[in-house]
Amino acid sequence: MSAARRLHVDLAVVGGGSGGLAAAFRAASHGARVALLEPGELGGTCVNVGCVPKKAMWLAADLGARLGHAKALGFPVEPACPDWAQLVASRQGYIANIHASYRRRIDEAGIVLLPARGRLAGNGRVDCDDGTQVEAEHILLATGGRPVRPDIPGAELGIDSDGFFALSAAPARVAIIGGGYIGVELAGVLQALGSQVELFVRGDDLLKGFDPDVVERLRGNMHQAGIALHFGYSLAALEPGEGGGVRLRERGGDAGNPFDAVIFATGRRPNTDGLGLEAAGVRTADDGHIEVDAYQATSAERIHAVGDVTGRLALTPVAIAEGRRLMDRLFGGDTDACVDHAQVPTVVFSHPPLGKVGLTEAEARERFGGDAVSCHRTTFRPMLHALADVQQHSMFKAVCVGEEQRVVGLHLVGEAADEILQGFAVAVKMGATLADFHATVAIHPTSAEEIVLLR
Ligand SMILES: Cc1cc2nc3c(=O)[nH]c(=O)nc-3n(C[C@H](O)[C@H](O)[C@H](O)COP(=O)(O)OP(=O)(O)OC[C@H]3O[C@@H](n4cnc5c(N)ncnc54)[C@H](O)[C@@H]3O)c2cc1C
Ligand SMILES: NC(=O)c1ccc[n+]([C@@H]2O[C@H](COP(=O)([O-])OP(=O)(O)OC[C@H]3O[C@@H](n4cnc5c(N)ncnc54)[C@H](O)[C@@H]3O)[C@@H](O)[C@H]2O)c1
Repeated sequence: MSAARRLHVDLAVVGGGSGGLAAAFRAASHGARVALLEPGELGGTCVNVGCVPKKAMWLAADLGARLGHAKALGFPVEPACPDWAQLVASRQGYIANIHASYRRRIDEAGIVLLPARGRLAGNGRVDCDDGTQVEAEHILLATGGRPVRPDIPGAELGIDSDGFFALSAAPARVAIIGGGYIGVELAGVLQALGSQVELFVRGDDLLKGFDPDVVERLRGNMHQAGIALHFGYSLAALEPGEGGGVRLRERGGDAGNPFDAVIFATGRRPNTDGLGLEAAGVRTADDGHIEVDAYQATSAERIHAVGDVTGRLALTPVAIAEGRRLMDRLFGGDTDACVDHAQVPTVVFSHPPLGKVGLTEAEARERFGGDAVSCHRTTFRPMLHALADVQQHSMFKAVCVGEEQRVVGLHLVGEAADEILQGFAVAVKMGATLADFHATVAIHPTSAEEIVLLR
């Protein structure tokens, strides 16, 4: 590629992850000339070190747990741990197919793919680190984020979620730091795949922002699976173990036994370093995320941002929806298109999965007043677990408001919660009441029927 290369396009997309790719494809479908800058693998976090490889590992872990139940149902099989190398090979083969599909679609759509890092140069120009200059009517920033580690001595002895996906074998003893999405998900996956997992949490509970009732039930299930949970844990340092491994030192305490791997799941930071935001007049919030309005507009004219770099809901479907709606507005004539960030369903791929749509009980009480809110719960053992006599329980909870009992929140933990939630999210978004749930005939025997039978 020539160092003096110059391009003129309608849209320059900086970042080829979930949000950037979705926006590029949608803009091209409206006839826009698009350049897409991505220095790494297409698909960004989700495809390469996020949702996709995580779900592959989760599926393997889920299968492993089912193998453990199989004997009780007459199958002459023993529980087994997978061949990690084979699992990783299958996972990466799946990801390679996604890359190939993206490349084919990019070619078909006539999008110019620049394998380069971009920097805002002002006046509608993006400079690439390979010397290419892109002049664009509109610029979209979709640069996502990356994991952060606490600033403590020895932090380099641990790995983060990117490092987890690079593991070539299952570590026998694992410490995971952080009780958010990633900490909980990796704890469940590793424990089910044969590691002995301890989860160290700074606060007094897991999964801030989720309903405490379902989180409590998940804690019980994690305990049942053999995961050790430590709350109120303040990590001071990581130290090399004398005979190998890594030890955790608690603030004001001793260093414990060594672990084969320590995984930081302590949050993520937006990728804004070296993007030239300040010079281009793009404002960032105190936490470093790019500030955008409801239409994804930044403080700089004709520069928009979507996805994790904006610090709203860090979820792939949100980044995709933001990118598509924005392109419908800029190039498709849909002048009001934007994303409604309320009632976005989300699932934590724990074992079993846990999900929510809408408000927690506490949020509903604060918004509508305590007297207006009623909650309806059910706890049960799914049929497979009862047959196999496994003490894993599901819990479903509906948060309702007013005399008509409009369902403003639905909280699920249990087998198949991940698949059940999507359809009910439509109902909640449409304003369904508990009476609407009751008026729907159940599908029997399923876990999902417990929701339309909630009393
Ligand atoms: C372990 C893990 C599991 C997850 N699981 C789920 C899940 O199950 N479901 C879910 O909905 N979400 C999940 N997420 C979150 C999801 O991955 C993100 O919300 C999503 O990837 C955000 O998309 P994005 O386009 O904003 O950014 P990204 O996907 O991070 O893409 C940003 C891209 O920008 C590129 N880039 C950065 N700087 C520049 C630059 N200067 N120039 C050009 N390119 C640049 C990067 O290389 C990257 O490819 C998970 C995240 C992690 C870490
Ligand atoms: N299934 C999904 O949809 C999914 C899965 C993974 C990630 N994600 C997205 O990615 C985002 C990032 O995930 P995450 O788990 O990294 O972040 P998170 O914000 O969910 O959790 C971070 C955790 O680390 C803890 N923490 C932060 N600093 C710490 C420190 N110094 N010491 C100890 N603990 C510390 C926090 O208290 C919190 O419990 C999520 O918020 C979510 O939006 C989604």
